[in-house]
Amino acid sequence: MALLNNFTACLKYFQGDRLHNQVFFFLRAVHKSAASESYGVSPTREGAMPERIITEVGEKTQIKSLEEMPGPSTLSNLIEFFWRDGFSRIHNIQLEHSKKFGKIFKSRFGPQLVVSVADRDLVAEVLRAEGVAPQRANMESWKEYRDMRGRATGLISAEGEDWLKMRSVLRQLIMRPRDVAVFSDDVNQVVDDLIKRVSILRTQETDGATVLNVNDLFFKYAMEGVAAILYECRLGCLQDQIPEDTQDYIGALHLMFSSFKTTMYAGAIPKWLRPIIPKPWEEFCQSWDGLFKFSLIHVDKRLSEIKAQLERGEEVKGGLLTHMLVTREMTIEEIYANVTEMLLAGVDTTSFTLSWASYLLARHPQIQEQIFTEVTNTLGHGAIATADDVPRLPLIRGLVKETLRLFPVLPGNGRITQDDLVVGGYFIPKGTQLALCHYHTSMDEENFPEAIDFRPDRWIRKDSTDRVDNFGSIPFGYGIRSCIGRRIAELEMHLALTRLIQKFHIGVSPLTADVEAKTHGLLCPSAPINLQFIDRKS
Ligand code: HEM
Repeated sequence: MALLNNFTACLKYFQGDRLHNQVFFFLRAVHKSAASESYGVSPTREGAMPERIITEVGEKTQIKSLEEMPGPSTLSNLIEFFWRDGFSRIHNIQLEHSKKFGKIFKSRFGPQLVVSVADRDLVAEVLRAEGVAPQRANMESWKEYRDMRGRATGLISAEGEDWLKMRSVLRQLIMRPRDVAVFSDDVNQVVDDLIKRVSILRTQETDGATVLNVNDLFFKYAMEGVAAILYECRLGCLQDQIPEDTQDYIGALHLMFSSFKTTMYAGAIPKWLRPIIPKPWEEFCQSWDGLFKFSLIHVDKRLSEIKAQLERGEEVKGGLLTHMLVTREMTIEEIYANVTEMLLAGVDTTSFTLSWASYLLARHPQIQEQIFTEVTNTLGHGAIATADDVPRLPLIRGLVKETLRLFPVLPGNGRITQDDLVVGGYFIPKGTQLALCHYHTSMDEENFPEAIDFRPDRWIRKDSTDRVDNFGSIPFGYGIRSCIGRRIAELEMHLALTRLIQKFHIGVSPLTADVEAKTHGLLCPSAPINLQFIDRKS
């Protein structure tokens, strides 16, 4: 059985199956040569392994083959992952393996070979050398489901020309902070409901302050927030009684998440074995059915409203979905697929980050007070922040960046090389699965001194020449295939955290001890985080 690579394979959003080494080669990668150092990344002449490369500084460097690359044996990997449940410790395995094997190493799962890159500069060079349509991982099982149901692929599952076309439409709409600033009021209405919900939930506990399992609350906030932007409507996730169709959708999302390990095998198990081991594929299809059904309801509803408005001769105004439906730059099936995949990608990622951010604030009351002071000094007492205020709140931005550095929701990411490359002195043939070890680079002392410390202020620029951006921490990825929802996620997180800090002192509940991270597709809390929300004096 061919397993997915050890990082990307375990990311539910980027789940693929067999690594066929079939790179979709629609577009020839246009490489910028990035051979700035003797052990950098260089494109090579296709097919042949060169013996040495000449670097920009004129040095001749011997090139090593993949056979010479160190890494754990297939057997030890299988024991690590299947016997010792390595799937939930993927982030720590990155640290262990890079300590043992160095900053570039290979792992094998049967026929599947993965080259892990655990060095900031090499990660930077790999990503900077990308072509016009990079490929993250093999998405065969996602595509198979879509073909079976006659559905289109969205940004996550599409490749090549299809991906490029949809990406160029969506990036015009939501990639820059100013594009999403128009959603401030919509998001702030959802923040109002979040605050009300905190107040309701804490009255249910005997101390009148604790909210149990804050991730449940932030999950609902993130879903409501992203849907307000994607579907231009409210779902009622933060109400006492959640509407039935929303509840069904949450069920489908939970199924995708809880059956993550099972569904991981959906593509990895050969088709002929499905009648004997049907569960993974069945659950995979069932959760996708639920996710698509929900999108269809909301997209079709908006489409009917637009048609009715046009029939009445009214001007059609709206947000993202309206724009997509009116301009028809994408087909209706592509719109269904993209909102489905964006909603899937935009809920757990944002909610885990908010849970970790609140947990870190609760564990570091002094830092929380510093941020509170910044917020009140900047906004005055009680003013509601909008996207325009966020640049004036560097510690709020630092809080989100530092949270994502310590707990990168996607602890690793993947790329399938589209050209022969030399990376770190090794020849990597095209079609090789790379695993970019973001968790390791985030925790590397060379990139972040006192890396285990929570210091939102490390992201504050001292002056205009100060470069705080750091390839060691790129939680949203980098470049043309990076997270399309980054600005939406940031808006939701900045506005929610600002308001929570304004309203409450956040403390750790006595019910919560230290909470470690575990990998379950995403880097998530291994136990419920219970926090106290105590009103601040106004
Ligand atoms: C804290 C929140 C989030 C984090 C940390 C995050 C992180 C990521 C990362 C690391 C990638 C892969 C990038 C790469 O391969 O270089 C990605 C892709 C993606 N994300 Fe996010 N994401 C977040 C929120 C969102 C939201 C809110 C949405 C939708 C509204 C979204 C939609 C997507 C999509 C569609 C892709 C695939 C893009 C493509 O292949 O072209 N994400 N995300």
